[in-house]
Amino acid sequence: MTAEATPPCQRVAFGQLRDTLARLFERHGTSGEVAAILADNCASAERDGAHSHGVFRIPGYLSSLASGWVDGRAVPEVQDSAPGFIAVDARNGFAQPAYAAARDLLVAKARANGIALLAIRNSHHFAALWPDVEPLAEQGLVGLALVNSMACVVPHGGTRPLFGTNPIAFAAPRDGHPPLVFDLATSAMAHGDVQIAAREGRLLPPAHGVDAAGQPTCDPRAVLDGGALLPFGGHKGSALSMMVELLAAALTGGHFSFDFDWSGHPGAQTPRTGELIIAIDPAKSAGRSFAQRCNDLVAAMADAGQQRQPGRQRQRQRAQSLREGVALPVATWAELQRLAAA
Ligand SMILES: NC(=O)C1=CN([C@@H]2O[C@H](COP(=O)(O)OP(=O)(O)OC[C@H]3O[C@@H](n4cnc5c(N)ncnc54)[C@H](OP(=O)(O)O)[C@@H]3O)[C@@H](O)[C@H]2O)C=CC1
Ligand SMILES: O=C(O)C1=NCCCC1
Repeated sequence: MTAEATPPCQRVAFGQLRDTLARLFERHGTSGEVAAILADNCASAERDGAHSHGVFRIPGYLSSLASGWVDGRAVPEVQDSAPGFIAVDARNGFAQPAYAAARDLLVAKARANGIALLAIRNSHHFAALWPDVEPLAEQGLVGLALVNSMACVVPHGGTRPLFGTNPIAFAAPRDGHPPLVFDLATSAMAHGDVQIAAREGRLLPPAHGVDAAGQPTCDPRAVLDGGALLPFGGHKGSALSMMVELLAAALTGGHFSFDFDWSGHPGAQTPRTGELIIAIDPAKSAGRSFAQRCNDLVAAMADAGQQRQPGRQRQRQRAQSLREGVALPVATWAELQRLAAA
């Protein structure tokens, strides 16, 4: 396997990228409102260097829309179920507009009750998860989000794929600093990164995937063509992935990762599942400010030798992209502009 040379890149202003993506989504079957939300999400991922969920995902969004599998014009239905619980039916649309429709209510309930849950079902999440929690922490809340995807991960000790790559994102407010955020797939690698490795002709690290016969492989194409990923950390990641299935699907009323049939929609790539978002107001707790204690912990971690805190690299990349423009391969930017005009 020979790795491809890095293609020539150019810098594009964040606003220009976001506006182009909004036009692109609207031209390809979403409402203007949905287009604006997806464009902001996708451009933000690219801006922050989250390449597996930035513009790389555009062909998958468009083929899913064209296949009729996902409704780009869906209007979500928000149900104020209980003092601490909101249920949203995304009506077969994307998860982000469903979240946007209920976010203010989630924040209000978290502030009133100390904690609130937002359970989204019948939704398609094709993106990074940190954008769903980081804004909560910017408002002083602790945020936790879980989403399940499509069966491509073998449970620990199992023989066939069952779980999705099932990410968990967490954000906590800090005093005088950007929030502390992590966002990670519970698989050894995100499916998107396997696709990127295959495209770029790179091997996977050992113990990340198996081929169609269940044998360990480092060939990304073997993982994608009938093979599967492994959970990260053996039985531990597998248990977390199981928890994501339960909270993001069973609790919300969404589909499990193994439990939807997109075979009638060639080109469909967006998993039709569910998402759970939990917001906690730390101001309700007794004792010193939570945000200050978060600082204390980060300082102690640095003192113990951990120099890179989760989310720090992404925040650095964001600052550089906002200063200099978002770096995109020249051919990719030309293609996005073509699709936006098509
Ligand atoms: N919608 C969906 O169904 C799915 C979406 N995804 C998305 O894919 C994206 C990538 O996931 P994944 O590949 O697991 O993420 P990574 O393994 O790249 O990163 C996971 C987290 O660990 C942090 N981190 C990475 N390296 C270090 C280090 N050396 N020291 C300290 N912290 C570190 C990252 O911070 P930093 O960001 O600063 O690098 C990040 O918060 C996520 O945004 C996820 O939401 C994944 C699966 C399914
Ligand atoms: O990278 C992944 O893993 C996924 N991302 C978007 C949804 C499907 C799984």
